[in-house]
Amino acid sequence: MKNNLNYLVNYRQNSTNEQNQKINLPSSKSEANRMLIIKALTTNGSTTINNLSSARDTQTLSRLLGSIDQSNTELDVLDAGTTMRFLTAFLAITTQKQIVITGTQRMKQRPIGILVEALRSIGCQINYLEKEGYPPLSINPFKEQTNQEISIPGNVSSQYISALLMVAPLLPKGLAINILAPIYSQPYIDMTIGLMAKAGIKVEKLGSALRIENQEYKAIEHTIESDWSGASYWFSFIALSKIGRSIKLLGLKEDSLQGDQAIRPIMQKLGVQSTYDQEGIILIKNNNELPEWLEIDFKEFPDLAQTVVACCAALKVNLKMTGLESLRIKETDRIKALHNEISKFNCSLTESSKGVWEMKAKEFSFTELINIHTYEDHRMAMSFAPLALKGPLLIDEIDVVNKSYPSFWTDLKSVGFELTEQ
Ligand SMILES: O=C(O)C1=C[C@@H](OP(=O)(O)O)[C@@H](O)[C@H](O)C1
Ligand SMILES: C=C(OP(=O)(O)O)C(=O)O
Repeated sequence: MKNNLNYLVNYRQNSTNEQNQKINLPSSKSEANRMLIIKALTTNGSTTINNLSSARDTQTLSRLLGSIDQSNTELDVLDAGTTMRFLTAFLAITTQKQIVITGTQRMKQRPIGILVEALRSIGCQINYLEKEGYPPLSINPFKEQTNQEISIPGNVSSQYISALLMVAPLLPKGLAINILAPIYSQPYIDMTIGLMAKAGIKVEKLGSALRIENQEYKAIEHTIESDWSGASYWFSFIALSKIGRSIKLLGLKEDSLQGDQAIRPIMQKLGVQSTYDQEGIILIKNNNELPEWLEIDFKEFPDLAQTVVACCAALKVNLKMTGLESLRIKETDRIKALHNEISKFNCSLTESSKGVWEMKAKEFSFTELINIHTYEDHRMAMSFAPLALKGPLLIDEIDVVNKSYPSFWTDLKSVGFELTEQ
């Protein structure tokens, strides 16, 4: 998946037509990938998904689900975490034949042992093909449910829990999932429960445990909302723009299922005022004074960390952060990647005490062309791109954005950035 195409990114200071600009965001890959699994698990009638994401992660899951009934016995999820975790649970319960699930080199370093252990304890037949605890996996047909109650740590990846939740209604004896605190990425678990509820599935909450009886998904029609994680780059763009600059992001809703809507109150502190209308949300840069320091716990919205770090660096706002643990096991080690890239702007990122990270940004400087490495991580490219408002950037491997936001560069051009292939 590596490509060598880079972009020199510049901002045209005198861009005309800055008013009434609208961004047609991609739809959420998180919502889409849940709905694809729910649709595949619905036997009575056909579920309709509108506004399916063009993100590679979603296109990959859609293609792989469509290929299972054919002679395909190896599924390659590429670098899509949800696709890997959701498909593993889906196949472990539904496959009629032995099937292998694999991914990129990085995917083979992203842990899956907790999910595999949980599935095995229910009765699923799963083997590791390379390293214990990591993809690729070989999955055999499910025979008999051996357990109806499991405990699972909540602090590694919520995707394991979402994966188990979605297949639980198919288990003959149902399933009780006891999630051990602390729970990270809780809004993603709530999104799963919310979408299952829409498809007629009842998930009972008993303290920290979730109980799902054997039930049938009902066919529904669902329209996927625009992606709040993708929206975060536009909040950052406005935060770094001159006072009065505005933009409208289409398709975002106030009653969203996505936890990354947390970008709104965070960016409000960074001078971005936002209001909803019928079409989406309008962002405008105000002249509020910026804080010296911001303290943020990213436990519930880890995908916003890169956006906020890059933006605060350029605004010279220091950050004190917690809840970053899961960043180590995402598309890249995001803490390391952020540390490397903000150092280029004379900012620093250090762990001041266990689990507490401080970014010092007062010495931010941007005096010459800066080359941003992207580490095969879409969010590294998109988080740093708005900093081109401050000076020219050379951003590596521009195709990384395809994972979640294929039209990102086209959208960036539409608001006045100049992109030159290098
Ligand atoms: O369930 C989901 O759709 C996701 C959950 C989060 O992962 P973790 O639960 O591993 O933090 C998030 O980072 C990822 O981009 C999408
Ligand atoms: C972490 C991410 O995705 P995933 O875990 O699904 O690969 C992401 O999109 O930032």
